[in-house]
Amino acid sequence: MAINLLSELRQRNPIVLNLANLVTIQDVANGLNALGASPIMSAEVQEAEPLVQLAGAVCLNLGTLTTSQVAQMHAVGQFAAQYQKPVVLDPVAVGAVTYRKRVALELLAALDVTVIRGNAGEIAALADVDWQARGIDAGTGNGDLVAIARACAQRFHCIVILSGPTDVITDGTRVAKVLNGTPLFQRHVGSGDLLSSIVAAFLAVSTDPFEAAQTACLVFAASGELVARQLTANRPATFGIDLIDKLSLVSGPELTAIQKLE
Ligand SMILES: Nc1ncnc2c1ncn2[C@@H]1O[C@H](COP(=O)(O)OP(=O)(O)O)[C@@H](O)[C@H]1O
Ligand SMILES: Cc1ncsc1CCOP(=O)(O)O
Ligand SMILES: [Mg+2]
Repeated sequence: MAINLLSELRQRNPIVLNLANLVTIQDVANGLNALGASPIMSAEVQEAEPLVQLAGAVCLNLGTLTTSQVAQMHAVGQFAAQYQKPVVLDPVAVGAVTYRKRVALELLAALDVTVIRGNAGEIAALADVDWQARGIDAGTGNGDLVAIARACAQRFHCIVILSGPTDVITDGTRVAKVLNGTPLFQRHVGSGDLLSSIVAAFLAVSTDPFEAAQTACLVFAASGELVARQLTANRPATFGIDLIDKLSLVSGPELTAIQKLE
């Protein structure tokens, strides 16, 4: 775990190219900006090449996909391989909608994805493990989350983050866990989307994608935990706002003091 990656990120202010969903696009932009990265969103395939050249990393989010956005994702992913830029895939609701799973599998077959970040329902679907996914949420299942994440990483030859009460990070062999967090993340739409783009931001400033993925999970989950400790009641909207502020204020020592890692 490299907490000094956070200061590296803030110093270098990496540009993160996001093919975002329509629901949480502004929260993702503000969250990245607050943390110390520089977000850019795009919905135009014609500008794929210059944007990838400009960016330190790319995040592809399947949340509100359209046929033209999927074509843009293929183009951006191919340029990312050409210019050696890391790619994060957020497979929103692939466990609930067969069409989305097909799109995700086609992207994974065609592109060099560095990290897949999804909840248990999404990662189980990609690993072909039986699971009762529910829309954008993780749903329910009784499989072993480490085994599911590992199977997904081995199948697609990439790093997998299976997020939830415990975040499991694996490259198919190594496994790390971040136990920080708060149930308020689940009450606020867009938590996963922002985490995926923050993973891209850390990939942009690191030569070790496993360490970048682990650090992103800690910074995000622990920031949320620190915010929740200050809230007097269950306030999902206030949590979302305060989380963005906390991403800009949180320090390395603060994170080290509360980190729960395995
Ligand atoms: N019940 C929970 N307790 C603590 N942290 C959680 C919980 N559920 C989700 N998180 C945190 O929320 C963030 C987003 O993950 P998740 O909710 O799994 O994504 P998504 O929004 O895509 O379903 C992660 O940092 C994860 O650690
Ligand atoms: C509600 C909704 N519908 C399509 S995408 C989306 C947001 C998903 O956000 P997250 O998975 O980060 O909670
Ligand atoms: Mg999600």
